This record gives sequence, structure tokens and C-alpha cells, in this order.
Amino acid sequence: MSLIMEGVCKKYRSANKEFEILRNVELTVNDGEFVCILGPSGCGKSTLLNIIAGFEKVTDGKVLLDGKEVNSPGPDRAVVFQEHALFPWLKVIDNVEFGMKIEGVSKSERRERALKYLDMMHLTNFKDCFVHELSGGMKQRVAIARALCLDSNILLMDEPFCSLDSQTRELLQLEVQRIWWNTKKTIVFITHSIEEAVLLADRIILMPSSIDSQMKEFKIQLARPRQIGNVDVTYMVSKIMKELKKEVEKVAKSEYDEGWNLEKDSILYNDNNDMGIGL
Ligand SMILES: Nc1ncnc2c1ncn2[C@@H]1O[C@H](COP(=O)(O)OP(=O)(O)OP(=O)(O)O)[C@@H](O)[C@H]1O
Repeated sequence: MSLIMEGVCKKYRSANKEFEILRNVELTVNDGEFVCILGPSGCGKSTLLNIIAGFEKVTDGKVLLDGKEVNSPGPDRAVVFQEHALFPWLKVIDNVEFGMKIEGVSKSERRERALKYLDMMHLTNFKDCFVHELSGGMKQRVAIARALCLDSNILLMDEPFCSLDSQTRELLQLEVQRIWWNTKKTIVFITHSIEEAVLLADRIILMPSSIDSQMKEFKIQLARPRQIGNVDVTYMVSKIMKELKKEVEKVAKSEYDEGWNLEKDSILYNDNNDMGIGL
């Protein structure tokens, strides 16, 4: 399923003030493509994803899924959030079945699909547990299984691994690559981690700090599965890091003062800062 954003603008109004978050966003995600979205904090990544999900309305422009305009949430899009958002009073399997129940999927089919995706996420032995009995990584795997069960064509993921430790994160990055490989779903994935984006994406979109600037795009044409530390991965990470640093610096300048400079003012870049021989 292809996704097209045409001239998308988003403004929020609060206390009689208007805040322009997105201006004339043009974005195409092809059928089966894995796109990661990077950008400095507050640049509008979640807003963009929420618009695609149908949780937020555009102020101007439109979002098309296979040519059909998106105005509200729908079964063609499943979302995985930063926090797992599971129901603590339901068992794992009931959490996974919940979305399908809302959609009116029959009981037997619900169970069949839930077991299939719990198996895919290596959670079969935990299907009868309650949420508090699971680790953070397991909870997020349940959330992914719940999203996959909906059999949507597009999977929208908003920093799904940001609250996990690095080992669990690496495991889930592998799982997501495997799922994408097996299901060929179109995935839009927001992250703050350049490494994560380079490991996962076919294409990375770097959102600018200012709505006056254009988005930048990086094609990641590396063989999979990709590994952190691989020379080509490291090269792409440093290339994108340079661009992201510029955007982060712009945000810092606007939040601190115009004279602020990453190289000059950051303790790690300043030769005059004696941090001791232990560092
Ligand atoms: N409902 C809302 N009403 C008013 N302003 C909002 C609303 N939602 C988001 N914003 C503002 O829009 C801007 C973009 O927010 P958004 O969460 O999309 O950014 P982000 O790039 O995802 O940030 P982060 O990386 O920190 O999660 C922020 O300045 C935020 O305060």
C-alpha cells in the first residue's frame, strides 16, 4: 500500500496563539518500503505519524493511501507507540486479541491470528500472563504482536524501542527486520537513533528543525541483515549524523542564544575543560 502526503500543513492553536508545526510536507512511501523518520526533538515527527494514522487532522493538504484520502483512523494502518499501552487487567492473549475484537473479527480467527503473532514474537509461553509479569521488552513485543494481528497494510511505529535497554532494543530491531522481510508491510518508523534508522530503513527522512527548511532524504542501499559496526553502516551513520547535528544546533541556538555553538560550548569539545585523567 503506497502512502502520499501532498502539501501537508499542520497548525495548533492554543491560548489564542497559532503554532505552525508542518508546512507543505511532500512525502511518498512506496508499497513495502521501510522508511525511518529522524529529526531534532519537537520538529513534528509524532505529529506527522499521527496525521498518517488519522489521529490528527491536517490544517491543509492531504494524505492518500492507495489514492484514497485519509481523514480518520482505519484498519489499513496499525500503530505501535513509545509506551506499550497494554491493558493491565487483561492477559497477554486478550490484549493481543483486543483490536481484532473491536474490528469484529470472529472468535476463532482472533485466537488463530493472536497465537500466530505471539509465536512470531516468541511469546507463546507467556500468553496467559498478565502485563505486570512481563519485562519491558516483552511488553513491547506484545504491543507489536497486537499491531501485526490487525493485518493492516501499513505499520506506523513511533519510537517503539526508546524506553528499552540496548540489548533488548537490538533484539527487537532484528525482530522488526524479520517481520518486515516476512510480511513485506509498508513501515513508517520514527526514531531518535541514527544507528537504528540505518539498520532498519530503505530510506531515511531527516526532518528539519525549522519549517522553512526542506526535509532531506538518504537512501540506505546496504545488504541485510545489517550490523552495528559494519563499515558501510558506520559510514552512513556518520554522514547522517553531520546533517542531524546541524539541525540540533539550530534548535539549541534558538532555545539558548544565537552565540551558542556545539563545538565551542559543549564540554566534550572544549580543550580548556580538564576532566581529569580518569575520563
Ligand atoms: N496537541 C497539541 N497542541 C499544541 N501543540 C502541540 C500538540 N501536539 C504537539 N504539539 C507541539 O508540536 C511540536 C511538535 O511535536 P511532536 O511531538 O510532533 O514533535 P517530535 O518531533 O515528535 O518531538 P520528540 O522527538 O521530542 O518526540 C512541539 O512543539 C509540540 O509542543
